Amino acid sequence: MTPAARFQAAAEILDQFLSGMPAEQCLTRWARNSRYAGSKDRAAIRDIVYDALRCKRSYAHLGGAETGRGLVLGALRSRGADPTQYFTGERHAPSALTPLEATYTPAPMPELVALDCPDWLAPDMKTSLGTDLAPVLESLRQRAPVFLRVNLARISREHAIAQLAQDGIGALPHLLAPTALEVIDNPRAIQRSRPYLDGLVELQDAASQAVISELPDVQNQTVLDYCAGGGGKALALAALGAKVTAHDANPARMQDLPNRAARAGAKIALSEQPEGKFDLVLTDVPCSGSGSWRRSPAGKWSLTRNALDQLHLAQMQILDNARLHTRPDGWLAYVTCSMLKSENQLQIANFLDRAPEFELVKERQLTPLEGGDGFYLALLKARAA
Ligand SMILES: C[S@@+](CC[C@H](N)C(=O)[O-])C[C@H]1O[C@@H](n2cnc3c(N)ncnc32)[C@H](O)[C@@H]1O
Repeated sequence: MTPAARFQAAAEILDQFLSGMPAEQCLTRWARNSRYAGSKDRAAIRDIVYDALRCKRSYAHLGGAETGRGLVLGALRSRGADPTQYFTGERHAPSALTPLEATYTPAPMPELVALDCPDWLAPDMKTSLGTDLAPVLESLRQRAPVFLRVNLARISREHAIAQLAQDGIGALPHLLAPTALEVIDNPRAIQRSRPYLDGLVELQDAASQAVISELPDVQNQTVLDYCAGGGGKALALAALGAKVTAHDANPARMQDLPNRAARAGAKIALSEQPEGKFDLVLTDVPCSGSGSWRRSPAGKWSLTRNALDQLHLAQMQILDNARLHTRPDGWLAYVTCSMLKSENQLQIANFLDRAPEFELVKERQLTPLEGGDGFYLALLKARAA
């Protein structure tokens, strides 16, 4: 496909997204109907689509319309490219610019438009991020790095780097966690590489790994991963020697976990109704996802005040349930991939009022300025009986 044809395909996919279809579904459906597109085309189109989702507001401003065509036009203008080189009207390319499009001069961009922040969310983000607001919002407009977690139960970081190199993948240690590698070359080859297939490395954000590395020693400890989802953190805990029980309100979310655990050589019990008390309960709660909007940018635009209020309630209830599963003198770890105080520090302050038997031992807020996603950890200790 020509570069212009890729932009046209991205515009069509974005139109479908704007009419309400999830981004991944739009991409999959397009790929299924476009067998002529090679893997490089599909990857390039995915990048154009995801860049436009991260920067939807500013691109719509520059392109003059919140449509697929407006967004790709805005994308070209934002990178200083000449749109007439792509909007040629030739076969498979976008049709030539209309006189209105060609002469359109965008008004000066308000700050929140330039930073691709929804207006309603700006006060909460400002309260939460203070002087980091603009740099963090700017970071959310960029692609996220690709990180791997090295399964230290089976291989060292150095050997993992050497084995990845044999499969043409470049990776370097990352400061955020002792298990973390940042992939600097050929990330698309990871899932076919030997170290990945052999369970020596897993895809996992570095901040997500950092959160695990902040927990107390879990070797031989019983751990309940109360919101296990796909099991990224459950696997990381099992690699550290924990006896992990994984639970999720939606057990279907855990369907890949047995295979992932088998690949990693880990044992993880799944439980639809966990019983009893554990040395550590991890609650990696559902949240706004504001820390991971580089990877899942649609969430930035779909979040509403009402949805955020619902999340606050769910987080509160999960903490109250997790409290019942934490043994005296045990640990409760509350984690979000959010940077909003209302989901993090405030949620924990309210919990401590309801649950005076806990004390806050450690709190950490990470943002993309440290390299990984935005994550929050509160580590609470239950009083001995
Ligand atoms: C942030 S995701 C978990 C990600 C996962 N821990 C990982 O590292 O890959 C949050 C999970 O919480 C689950 N969840 C939502 N409400 C819940 C509840 N009330 N109790 C338990 N799990 C819940 C969701 O189904 C979702 O899988």
